[in-house]
Amino acid sequence: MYKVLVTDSISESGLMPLYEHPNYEVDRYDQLPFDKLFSIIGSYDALVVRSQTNVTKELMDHAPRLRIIARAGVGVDNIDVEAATKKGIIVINAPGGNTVAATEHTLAMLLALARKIPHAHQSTIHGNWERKKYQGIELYGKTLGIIGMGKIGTEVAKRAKSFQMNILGYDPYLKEDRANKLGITKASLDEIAEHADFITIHTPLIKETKGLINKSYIQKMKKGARIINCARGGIIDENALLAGLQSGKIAGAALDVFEQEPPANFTLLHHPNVIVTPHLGASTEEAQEKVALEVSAEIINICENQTIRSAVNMPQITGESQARMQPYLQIGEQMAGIAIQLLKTAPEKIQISYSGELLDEDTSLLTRSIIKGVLSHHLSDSVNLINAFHLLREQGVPYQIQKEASNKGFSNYMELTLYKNGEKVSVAATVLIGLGARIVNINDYRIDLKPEKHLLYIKHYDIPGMIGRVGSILGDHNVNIGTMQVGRSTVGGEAIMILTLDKKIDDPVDLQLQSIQGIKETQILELTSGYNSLQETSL
Ligand SMILES: NC(=O)C1=CN([C@@H]2O[C@H](COP(=O)(O)OP(=O)(O)OC[C@H]3O[C@@H](n4cnc5c(N)ncnc54)[C@H](O)[C@@H]3O)[C@@H](O)[C@H]2O)C=CC1
Ligand SMILES: O=C(O)CCC(=O)C(=O)O
Repeated sequence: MYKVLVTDSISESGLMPLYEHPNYEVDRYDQLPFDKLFSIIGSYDALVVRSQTNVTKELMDHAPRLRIIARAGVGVDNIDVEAATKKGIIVINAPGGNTVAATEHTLAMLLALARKIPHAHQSTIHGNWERKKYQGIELYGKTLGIIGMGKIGTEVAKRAKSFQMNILGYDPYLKEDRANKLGITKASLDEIAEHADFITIHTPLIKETKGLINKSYIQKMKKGARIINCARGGIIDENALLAGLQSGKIAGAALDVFEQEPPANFTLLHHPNVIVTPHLGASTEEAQEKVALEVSAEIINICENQTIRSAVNMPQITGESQARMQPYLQIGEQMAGIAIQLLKTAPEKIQISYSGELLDEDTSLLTRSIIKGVLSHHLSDSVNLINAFHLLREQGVPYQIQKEASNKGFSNYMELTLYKNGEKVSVAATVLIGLGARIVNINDYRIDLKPEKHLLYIKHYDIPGMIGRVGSILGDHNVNIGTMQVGRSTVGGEAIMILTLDKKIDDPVDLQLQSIQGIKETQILELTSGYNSLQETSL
């Protein structure tokens, strides 16, 4: 049974998949004081929030069971994603569920600002009839500058075009051909400042966007321009905005988001040319249901051992690519499990090379899987796909990824080499179409091994009778051999033997094997069961 804690006001119908699933127990609180949250979080596997609950490192320190933090919305700035990553907690969000709601709210703000609707409403209900005072301006023929041409910025552009506005878009990822297709003009930030009558912001709040609209940017803006922020507080410097409004440089501002929420300083909010809403961009019945359904489905998806479709702190790869990579993830982790056991200690350097078909694949998840396989031998359950790189950095182990042209005769090929004190261990694997995954090379010996849980690795001299002697000792101890692979460098020279066994052999059997003349070394290897990398990150 997975325990899910829901804080903030999340749509009931959107949580229905969790309520109705027999494996989930859901506790929900709309407003949970911090001390209460800290005292109960320890017993939950997943936490679902909107933007109100601050999910801090301290909160996570009180949450040993927590494996998923779900944000029913887009922005995750109320979640310490870095702390979650270090702890191996998956952070998910609902990236598309509230796009339409936030877009429509932006357009509502645009129109309300142009026609002074909120102030006119207030005046009229108080018995005034101030038709001259509340004369507005038209959108028709005006220039709208959109900063941030992601999901919401793009939808705003499409709708603003129907008002016959000229649209300038700025986004580091906006390409000329996409701008052309949308019927907008790709522009720089300065071009937007110079030409826009209205500017609307749709970026995340990140280092580069904090204070993006500041005193110097406002100085560059067209006199009488109006500005809308339905993205994140802090992208506009509120003091600079207030100064701009007071000087008349800025004719109006519509704000849904604030540096501090709820705001404590009302000077800006009380300015006669400012209209505000209390972070309502995503607040429609439809959007709230959609984002809650999205995160509920993803929690179930992760917990029921399917793949992670998208996580904020994992590389984003498409479902199609993830499906293609699935067999590689498993063999990659098994390859790492064999290599680290053969090295017998922690590595001081890791090298991974990919070739053949893997040259065209997104191998970011595979690399995580391999690193996880290496680290989990010493760090066990504390390592998962989320925190693998962080833990590697913490251990101070450098790693190198190579993409190599030579595929060593396989259509796809990956090799892991671990280094320590001048020694190295290398293990290579491939996925054979129709036959499955195989370990195909260990320390330059060619083999063909389908990994199993119990393995026995033997280094020996290539002399007659070796296979029979090993087989009979194991048989005498009732140990069944699944498969046996032998690889040799030269006839009569050094060789390796690797066996899959139905059960673990104990030390006396191992000692007996070591006493066989011609055997240099034996090693009992164990691969943890399952080895499905994605499953390992689930609860
Ligand atoms: N007021 C509300 O209730 C809501 C607010 N939001 C916020 O709206 C914002 C946009 O959301 P989406 O469009 O869904 O996100 P998105 O990720 O689809 O788009 C963000 C875009 O910003 C661009 N960007 C990043 N840095 C930039 C920079 N320095 N200059 C210009 N562009 C930059 C990115 O390239 C990306 O295209 C986010 O901050 C989100 O949290 C989203 C939904 C509701
Ligand atoms: O949950 C909310 O209402 C806030 C939505 C939001 O700001 C976001 O999704 O980024």
